[in-house]
Amino acid sequence: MDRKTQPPRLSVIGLGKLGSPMAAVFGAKGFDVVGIDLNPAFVQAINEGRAPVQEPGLQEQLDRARGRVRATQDWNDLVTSTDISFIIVPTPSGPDRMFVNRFVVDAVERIGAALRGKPDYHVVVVTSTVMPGSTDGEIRAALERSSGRTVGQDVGLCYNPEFIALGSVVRDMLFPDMILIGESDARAGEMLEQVYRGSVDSKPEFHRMNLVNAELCKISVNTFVTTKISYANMIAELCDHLPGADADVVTRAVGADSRIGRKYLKPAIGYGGPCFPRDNKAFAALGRRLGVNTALAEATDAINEHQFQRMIGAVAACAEPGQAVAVLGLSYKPDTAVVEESQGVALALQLAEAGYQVRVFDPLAMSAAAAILGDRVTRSETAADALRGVAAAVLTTPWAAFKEIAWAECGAAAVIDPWSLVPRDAAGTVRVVRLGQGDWRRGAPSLNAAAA
Ligand SMILES: NC(=O)C1=CN([C@@H]2O[C@H](COP(=O)(O)OP(=O)(O)OC[C@H]3O[C@@H](n4cnc5c(N)ncnc54)[C@H](O)[C@@H]3O)[C@@H](O)[C@H]2O)C=CC1
Ligand SMILES: O=C(O)[C@H]1O[C@H](OP(=O)(O)OP(=O)(O)OC[C@H]2O[C@@H](n3ccc(=O)[nH]c3=O)[C@H](O)[C@@H]2O)[C@H](O)[C@@H](O)[C@@H]1O
Repeated sequence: MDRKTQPPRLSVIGLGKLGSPMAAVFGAKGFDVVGIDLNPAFVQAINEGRAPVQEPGLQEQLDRARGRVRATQDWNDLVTSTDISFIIVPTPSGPDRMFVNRFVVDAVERIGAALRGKPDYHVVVVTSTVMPGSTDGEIRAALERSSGRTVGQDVGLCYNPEFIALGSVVRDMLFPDMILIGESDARAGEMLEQVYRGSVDSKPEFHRMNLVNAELCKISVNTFVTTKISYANMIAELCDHLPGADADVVTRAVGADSRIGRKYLKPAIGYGGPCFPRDNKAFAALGRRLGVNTALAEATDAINEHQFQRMIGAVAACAEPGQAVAVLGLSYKPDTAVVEESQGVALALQLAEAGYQVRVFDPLAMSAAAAILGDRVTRSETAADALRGVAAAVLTTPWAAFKEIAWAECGAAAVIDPWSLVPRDAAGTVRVVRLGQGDWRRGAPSLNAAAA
């Protein structure tokens, strides 16, 4: 049968936290997928039908995709046996805080070299987060140089970021609000649109545009969303100083205005993780390079970093150096073992440095955190072990399991609860410090009793 009448065959370059779920979801939806990764263990895992990374729902998607997803370490095999190649390799932040394209360019050059042995049209898709100007700049140049082809004629080039969050990658891929496609030419964009029409379960808006607009859109979504989080945290700190104030009550009402919306307006300890903390820094760096005032991005970032001091201040209000304290939650958010830019890990380190005896616990991220924390803290087997007899405990990550702890009998003198996990009637005599609620700084009686 003529290949033109069949669904395009897809390749995924980089089988990490985003790439392996993407390969699995496309495969589960009936596309033939070939993956590649520099890490042979990831290639082997895919070929054995095992998830290379931890992500809810990934294994189920791989099981469903059985027979349609394979991996290779041979770039010629990858390129000649597929029609569209998605590049999902890391784009780390450089010394100037902007994202570095080194790994993307490396992948593009390998694809380009392999394209010299393939006569057919091929589409190269950059999914990694890149700085505005990258795809039509150094990435396009690398593709044309290595393949000997002209972008927009015999090879297509797209920028197509994902808006997935770790822990819900599979769900976010199946039910996106929007599919963003930056395209070198309509043929490439159309092929990509058809792939998504066949792989999503929602009815997303398709936004097709040129490459630079799509690049700016991706980073703008992230910086705007983080601005909402910092705004909520700014309100929460005001509430710390206003007796009777409750940031959750205020932000819920503020978010009811449909111009604002409730999502990503939860005040707590600021955003962490591999993605958000670097986006405003990159955005501001771009502004500086272009001579544009991006003070909003800088303020969002500064307020986010300030949340850490707020948390340290809460610990200092409850416990003295030398006393035992517990940090519950080491992953930057629940349902993941990722500890990059994790406030729990940073807090444990800082408290140990300040002379506290620190105990830590996390349901999933203990081994990832251990690599950073070493022997400066005590790693507890359970949350109950960590809590017993401490002067203060901080609930840094809102794991659902922490809500089930028998708080009244936990043996901690105080619990700092930025995510409001401790049920109001369950604390007994344990002092609960709810960040963003009343004037806890002055020991005002808002801690356990205050009603919303
Ligand atoms: N993880 C996330 O939640 C999201 C990530 N992104 C972006 O996606 C990109 C990838 O992120 P992650 O999947 O989290 O990274 P990751 O580090 O989990 O995975 C990247 C994979 O690429 C492989 N790799 C590196 N260079 C390669 C090359 N030249 N050829 C083949 N494989 C190569 C690595 O071995 C690794 O397995 C980054 O630009 C990130 O900003 C965007 C949205 C969400
Ligand atoms: O560009 C990226 O790489 C991704 O970055 C984020 O995804 P992620 O960092 O995995 O996780 P989120 O669930 O968005 O949480 C990020 C941080 O914000 C914090 N947060 C989130 C929401 C909120 O209301 N308040 C708040 O403090 C979380 O606790 C966490 O520390 C975005 O949500 C994704 O859309 C985007 O694709």
